[in-house]
Amino acid sequence: MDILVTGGSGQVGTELQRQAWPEGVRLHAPARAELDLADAEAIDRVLAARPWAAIISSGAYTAVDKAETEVVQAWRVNALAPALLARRSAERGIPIVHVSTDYVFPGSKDGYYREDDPVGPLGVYGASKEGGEQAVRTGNPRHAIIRTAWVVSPHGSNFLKTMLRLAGSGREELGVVSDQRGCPTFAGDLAAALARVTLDLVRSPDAPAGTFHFVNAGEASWAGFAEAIFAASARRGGPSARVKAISTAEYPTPARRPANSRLATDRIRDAFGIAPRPWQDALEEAVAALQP
Ligand SMILES: NC(=O)C1=CN([C@@H]2O[C@H](COP(=O)(O)OP(=O)(O)OC[C@H]3O[C@@H](n4cnc5c(N)ncnc54)[C@H](OP(=O)(O)O)[C@@H]3O)[C@@H](O)[C@H]2O)C=CC1
Ligand SMILES: Cc1cn([C@H]2C[C@H](O)[C@@H](COP(=O)(O)OP(=O)(O)O[C@H]3O[C@@H](C)C(=O)[C@@H](O)[C@H]3O)O2)c(=O)[nH]c1=O
Ligand SMILES: [Mg+2]
Repeated sequence: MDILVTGGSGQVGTELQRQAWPEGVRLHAPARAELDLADAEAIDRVLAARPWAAIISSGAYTAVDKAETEVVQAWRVNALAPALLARRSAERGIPIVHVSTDYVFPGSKDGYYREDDPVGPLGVYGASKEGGEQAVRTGNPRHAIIRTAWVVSPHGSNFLKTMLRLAGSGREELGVVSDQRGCPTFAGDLAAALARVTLDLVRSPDAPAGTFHFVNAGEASWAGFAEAIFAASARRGGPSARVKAISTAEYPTPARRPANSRLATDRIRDAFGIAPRPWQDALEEAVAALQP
């Protein structure tokens, strides 16, 4: 059984390829040179190459601030490519599992966001990802849209590695925003959930379809997350820095970000029996992988 993965060189794509897939499952993760998501003909060429059993759509334009000016490219990769992948997978009668983001939400809710809460992205990245969600929802009834958040891992570029790099380059104190709250998520944990959902959808035509949240359990502000990163790093003799809690206003960025984008995960537990572990447990593992 052949499964197509987009974004194979990214954090999530890398961890998908590290999963222990059952015997007979082959993952294909073409590099950008072979599958440019901004190129509809390239997408059709890759789809025509094999009788795919499923598509895992994890490729995306993820530079949140740059997207504010590279609007067309962000929409091509995050909305038009998923639209075509959804349509083509539907034509073939195969499922698509599409990865989306907490940044589709405006962040004004008090508690945790549920799957059916109204979206309202604050920036181009979130808006283009919301466009991708709609295209997948309307393009292929056999879909799972998995919204995740604050993804980190030992590879690729992410907040965990940025914090360790800044501390490692000698910064003693870092100002980090404390008025944005969300759910840190480890790419390996997300990849395991994506694998489960994909195999369920492939094996059973009446597996639950729809939109689901997957994040690690617990929540944090970016400042709190940074403190936990430095504590875990220091315990292993790695770099650490003092965290100065600052406000979003004190850290101006081109894109607006939600103040609260915590995601509730009851639905994926009820539908697929997936129960995420606390992010603190996953953090220890990731830091250990970076500082063996
Ligand atoms: N990172 C995060 O914090 C979060 C991510 N998500 C979502 O999770 C998914 C995976 O994210 P993650 O792995 O962290 O992202 P990364 O930024 O680590 O990886 C993005 C991947 O998309 C690929 N890509 C980007 N543009 C193109 C293009 N034009 N053609 C082909 N490939 C392209 C990149 O390829 P290349 O290596 O060639 O650039 C890379 O493989 C995405 O859908 C993202 O929106 C959701 C919430 C949080
Ligand atoms: C580096 C740095 C960032 N920050 C702030 C900026 C921002 O509000 C927050 C996190 O910074 P980042 O650039 O890692 O955040 P960002 O790129 O917005 O991360 C997002 O990426 C996309 C792809 C998603 O889908 C989201 O779930 C989320 O993970 O921390 C500081 O306050 N101090 C710092 O030194
Ligand atoms: Mg970023």
